[in-house]
Amino acid sequence: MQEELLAEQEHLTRSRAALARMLRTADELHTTGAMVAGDAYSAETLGRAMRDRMQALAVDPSTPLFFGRLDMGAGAAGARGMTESWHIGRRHVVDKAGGEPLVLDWRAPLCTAFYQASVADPMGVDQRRRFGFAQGELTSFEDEHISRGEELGTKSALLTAEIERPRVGPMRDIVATIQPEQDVLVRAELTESVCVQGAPGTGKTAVGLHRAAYLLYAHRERLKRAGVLIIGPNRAFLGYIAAVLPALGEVEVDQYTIDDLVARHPVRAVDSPEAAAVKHSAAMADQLARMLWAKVTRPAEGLMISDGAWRWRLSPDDLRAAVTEVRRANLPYGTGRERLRARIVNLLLRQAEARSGESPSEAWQRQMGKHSQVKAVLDGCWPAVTPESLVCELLTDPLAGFEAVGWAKPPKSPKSAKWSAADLVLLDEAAGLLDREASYGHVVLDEAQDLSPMQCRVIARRSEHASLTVLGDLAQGTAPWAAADWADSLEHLGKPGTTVVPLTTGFRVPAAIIALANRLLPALDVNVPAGVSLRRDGSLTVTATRDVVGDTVAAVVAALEHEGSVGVIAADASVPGLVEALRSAGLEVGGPEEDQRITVMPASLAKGLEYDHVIVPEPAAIVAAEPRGLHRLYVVLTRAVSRLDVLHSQPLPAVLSGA
Ligand SMILES: Nc1ncnc2c1ncn2[C@@H]1O[C@H](COP(=O)(O)OP(=O)(O)OP(=O)(O)O)[C@@H](O)[C@H]1O
Repeated sequence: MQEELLAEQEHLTRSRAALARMLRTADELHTTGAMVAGDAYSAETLGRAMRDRMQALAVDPSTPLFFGRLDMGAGAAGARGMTESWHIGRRHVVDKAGGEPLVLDWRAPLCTAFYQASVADPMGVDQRRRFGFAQGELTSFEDEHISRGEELGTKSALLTAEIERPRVGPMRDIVATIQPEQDVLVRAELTESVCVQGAPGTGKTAVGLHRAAYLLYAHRERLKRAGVLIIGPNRAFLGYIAAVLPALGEVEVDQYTIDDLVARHPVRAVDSPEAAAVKHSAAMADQLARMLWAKVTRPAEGLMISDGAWRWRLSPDDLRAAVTEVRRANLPYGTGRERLRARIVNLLLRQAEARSGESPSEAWQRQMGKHSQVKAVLDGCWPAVTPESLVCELLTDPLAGFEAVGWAKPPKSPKSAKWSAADLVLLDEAAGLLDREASYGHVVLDEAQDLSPMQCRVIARRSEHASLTVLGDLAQGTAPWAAADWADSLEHLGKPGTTVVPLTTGFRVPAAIIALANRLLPALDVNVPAGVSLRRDGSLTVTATRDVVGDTVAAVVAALEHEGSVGVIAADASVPGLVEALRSAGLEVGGPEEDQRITVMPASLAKGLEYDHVIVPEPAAIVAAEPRGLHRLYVVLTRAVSRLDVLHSQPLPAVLSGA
């Protein structure tokens, strides 16, 4: 054993030295790029490529360079009496160019077996080895002789240690311990869209991020061009997950919220809940489309136009035929208008050719295209529209019946309109009717249960030629328009019929805590299986008190005795009071986007996050704060990794207390 451990440590040392060499080479090429390249353009391209390569190679020295080893004895190699052994890690590491790899990138096809081989299906694996590390040093290993019928599964001590490791700071990657059912999702084909319904802490976010990294590896060229987009619920969440992809060597992925995608104007108005509900409903898409396309009319008159030398005429029939033809091409409205302009110029051109036998110059064609008479025809039968003008028109149209939800005082012009968050989604819809959005190559959509039909369409427009990874939990739906089942959402996302795959094993929340949260499920009105937990550790306290704030401070002080992060998650309105009380007690406290050991988090922003120790003061206030308050409480209670303290002066919600 000791000898084997020494040999593995030596392999680690060699691999580290080789990676350092690879980095040095990339660095030299980066700095000499300007000298060796023939021109400024290639110098820059080469420099950029090398800089990307360096970023992709850079590893956190405290993370192990490899975490597993596969000995492949069965199958073809076994038949030849050979055993091949591969170390598996976060980066491909080679001794010298073209040499044998010292470490295989976990995404390489061969590594699938590391994650998925089992006694039932050994996939050619003789032995799987996992490594244990302490402070970046290799200290232990754990073997499964798959070919001899040994399989640890979730009983692996190293897996247990990894999932029970106290959390601090931002989210970490899980490459070393991806589970078989997760790996199947991670490595699904690029053409395949998937929807994952998973209880809290089952690794949905982790799966989505690793899938993005996997696809970028397997389809580098295609996805580099089209891009990969990750959508998260809010900035605090995006900050929390931001480091995962760079740790896996992927630095070029767009990570946004839906609000970021539609932010063509600042939000300067707030809708009533009723107005927001109407504006987020799918019917708005039809209304906008109908209103827009009703503007295209059949011209009643012909066109007479002079180019200074000659006069040209198009009959009403000519124009009507042109409009009909362009309309049939099913183009976006704005593109259609330009196509009609080109069509009219082309008809004029043909007349000119017939008269003189020569084709008029390009300048002539441009002049005709801009001619006031041509513009007048276009404005008459295919008028210019902006997203702002269209949405304004709809919201102020007396026939559309938006008086109750539109502006109390209509804006003087689309330019002076004050837009609400829901209006921005409508503007994006309108913009999509006018021009086509560029499509990403793959989109990962996290917390998808909260998207309205109109928000789903924002994503659909950006994933026309992409596959989707849709992640969510219907039980955690807190938006007024939260999905009740996945079929509708998938339809609005433009991927109807996508398979919904469940994930049920929880890696975050200990069993005792998930049992408390599960009591809420019957009241949440969704059809999802109860969460189960891999974790038997952890602790839960529920305490009635008269002094919730004082006891919260005491609970935070007690929590600091343990390792890991502390999150106080409370009704949004109680946050300032709690921050003040904690600061008066001399504690350093951070807010949602800060990286402090103690965070006071408004319940409305806690989604997707986790803390080692969670303290929830006054659950009743969280429930009372919004119509879907019980769903919010379900989210809040499931943020705990190791310990949860619930403190209350008001009665707990009946379903929780079992009353
Ligand atoms: N295979 C795994 N090995 C180790 N840790 C894992 C594994 N899968 C998930 N985890 C850990 O479990 C925790 C929860 O994962 P994640 O946030 O991806 O879950 P989620 O399903 O998105 O949860 P939620 O619905 O609550 O947002 C994270 O700390 C993650 O690192």
